[in-house]
Amino acid sequence: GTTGTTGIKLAEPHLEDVLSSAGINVEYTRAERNTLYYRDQDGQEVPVLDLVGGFGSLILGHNDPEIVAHARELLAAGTPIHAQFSPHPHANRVAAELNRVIHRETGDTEPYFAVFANSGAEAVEAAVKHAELDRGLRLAALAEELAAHRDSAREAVAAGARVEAAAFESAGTAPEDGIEGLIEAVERSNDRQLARPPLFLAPEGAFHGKLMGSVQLTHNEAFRLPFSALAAQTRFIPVDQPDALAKTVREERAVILDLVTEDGTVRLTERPFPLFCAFVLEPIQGEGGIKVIGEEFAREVQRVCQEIDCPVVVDEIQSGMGRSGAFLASSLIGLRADYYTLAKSLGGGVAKTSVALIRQDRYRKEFELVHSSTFAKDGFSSQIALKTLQLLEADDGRAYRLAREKGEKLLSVLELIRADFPEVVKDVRGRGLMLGIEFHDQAGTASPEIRAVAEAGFLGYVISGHLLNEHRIRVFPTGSSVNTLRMEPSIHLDDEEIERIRRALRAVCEIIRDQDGGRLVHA
Ligand SMILES: Cc1ncc(COP(=O)(O)O)c(C/N=C/c2cc(O)cc(-c3ccccn3)n2)c1O
Repeated sequence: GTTGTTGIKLAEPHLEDVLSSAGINVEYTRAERNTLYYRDQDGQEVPVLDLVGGFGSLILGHNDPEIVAHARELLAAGTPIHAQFSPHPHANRVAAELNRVIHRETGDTEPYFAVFANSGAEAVEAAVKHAELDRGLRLAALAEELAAHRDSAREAVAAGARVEAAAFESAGTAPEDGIEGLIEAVERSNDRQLARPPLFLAPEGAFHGKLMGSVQLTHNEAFRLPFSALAAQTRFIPVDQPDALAKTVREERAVILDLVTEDGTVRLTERPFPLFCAFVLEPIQGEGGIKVIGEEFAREVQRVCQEIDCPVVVDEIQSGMGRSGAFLASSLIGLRADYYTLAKSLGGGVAKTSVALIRQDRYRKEFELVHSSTFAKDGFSSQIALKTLQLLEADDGRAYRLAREKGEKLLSVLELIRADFPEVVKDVRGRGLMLGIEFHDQAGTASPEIRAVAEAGFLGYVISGHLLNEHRIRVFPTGSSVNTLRMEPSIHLDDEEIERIRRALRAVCEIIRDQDGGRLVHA
């Protein structure tokens, strides 16, 4: 018979098995606001409270009625969706609106140029590619300047200038080799330095996507290590050690030799050169386990990166678009960005779009001629993004107030649960509607079932399965902090839903405190 593909699953079947084993593999048939629906065996719709929120894509909730209506109008009107190499008025309006909001929140006035893409990782790739183009152009200018200095030194010596003895020593040549020997040694040393591949900097726990370049900025070793040979490497900086960043920069000693001629004397000096392509960080780490970056760390990043002329890429793909209670989470900690990346909720929960915003003083217009993507800034996504921004900005930023107020309400519920179950709940963290509740590792529990899943790193998923099956609440652990459940509901979260979350979490905490594994590990 034919060996056709009928009957076998071909879209990531293994992942489906993993999700099924945790009892979280439910097929949803309808979605609106904070609710996903599936049909039970009698075909009845069952509502599920969705706290995954598209991993941050649904600040306005599932299928926001105004976004859906706008999408319908655009399609009914025959909007040109793919009209590449045309003026793209809608993308320009999105860029202008983003600039207006950023300037309002940061008090800054410098323009940011927009490079649109289609996913978060793609916006990170675009930002990093631009930073590398910029680094290359700065390196070329520096190399030219040094070559001119070497020529001047050669001419000066021919006209009688003397070379400082220390110059020969530090270049590793002898005075009898003369200026030519010295120049040759300096060129050799500089060529070695200039040939070093760029390095990136990011905090430990970073998540910036899973594409070839961006995955090297993602700290999780399972995601990153198999692909390390494909792209430039990152030095991951511990967030709780104040001088760790300065120490890492010192360790890499990115200096280049410059022959300076002054008052008839040729000296050798060391000049810093831009080995570090960019420092990339999330103001609130998502994948890393909902970790809010502190102002102290942000200031240190700003200080050191200023010193070594390394641009700061602020990745607001998950923390941005109002989720933190402000449009940008970074504006709450005074973190100034050379680049921003935005995605997820920029598409209003209906379209796919993302953007890298590049500060004017860093912007290289050459980039526009060497980077593009077929679907980027398409007519549909751009107009949906515009509508999304209008809804977020309406009523003087009511959406941000809702995110802040509802986030504070939910966080205080989580805090009370932690206070009542200190042996079960380790920590609650986050800002606005980007919250996480971290459970203690239960490897030491008396319950064999709970101990087994805890040791397998599966406790977060088993708790998720229990919350779904027993309480109809959908929530997942963060990828790199498997005992932390991340909660990212929309601004429509209401008191009844918060009460449901409170009751469900208390019930789960009682089961874990009572070490009643049979009730937790869903049959
Ligand atoms: C800060 C930041 N920067 C770039 C990206 C990459 O965006 P794309 O996923 O759109 O490429 C993300 C996207 N986040 C993805 C994500 C975030 C998260 O918290 C969980 C999961 C996830 C996905 C599948 C299974 C389990 N977890 N995925 C992000 O959070």
